[in-house]
Amino acid sequence: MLSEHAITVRSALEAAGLETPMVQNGLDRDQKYQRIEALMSEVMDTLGLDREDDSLNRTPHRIAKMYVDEVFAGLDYSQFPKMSVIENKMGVDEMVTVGDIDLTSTCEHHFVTIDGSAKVSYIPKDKVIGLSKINRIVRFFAQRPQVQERLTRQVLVSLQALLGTENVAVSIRATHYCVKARGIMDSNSHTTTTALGGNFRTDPRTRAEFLAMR
Ligand SMILES: Nc1nc2c(ncn2[C@@H]2O[C@H](COP(=O)(O)OP(=O)(O)OP(=O)(O)O)[C@@H](O)[C@H]2O)c(=O)[nH]1
Ligand SMILES: [Zn+2]
Repeated sequence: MLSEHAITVRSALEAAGLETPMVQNGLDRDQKYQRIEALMSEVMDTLGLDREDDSLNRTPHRIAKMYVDEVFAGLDYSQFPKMSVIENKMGVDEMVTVGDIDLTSTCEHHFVTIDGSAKVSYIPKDKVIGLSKINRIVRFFAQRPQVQERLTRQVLVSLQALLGTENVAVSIRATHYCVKARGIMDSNSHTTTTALGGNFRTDPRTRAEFLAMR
């Protein structure tokens, strides 16, 4: 059973063409565990690793657990965090910003880490959201195979749908380990992506205030 908020978010992403590309394979959690464990055993055998070794023998199981329950848990909307969205009785009409949100995700091209932080602002209309829920939404979408641009927009559109306003802005700055630890091996570069809605897009002062904020 999905929560009402999970359904709202999923519908908004589908309508915006921003849902992570997925197919329904009908596998339940235990079946995913078993299959990934078996396939990772094959990967290790293929690499010539000794799975009898006491340090290696539970690695296929650990990876299955890590994919299903941890780093890719956000593929499952039943894991969407419980939201507290309340009426804006206080009449807040100024920008609310949560900065320095820890973000660890996984690059969908190489399945290695994306390590960074996010900043999210919104200007309340009829609703305000519990602050920690913003962090939790970032975490939920980070727990998928991602490209940073999609992750940024998924957070934007989810909050717009939950808060009933276009006035949301998201910025993510991250280091991609597929750039740092392999390939070009650049350990200094980082990537910033921004997704702006409503006034953040149309009003240069609102945009500048958001971008300048830590
Ligand atoms: N736009 C975007 N690209 C990403 C992201 N994460 C990784 N990439 C890039 O995806 C690209 C995949 O390119 P390919 O040429 O197919 O893969 P590759 O041969 O492993 O590329 P190199 O990393 O250049 O060795 C690389 O340029 C990655 O840097 C992301 O979040 N957004
Ligand atoms: Zn990559």
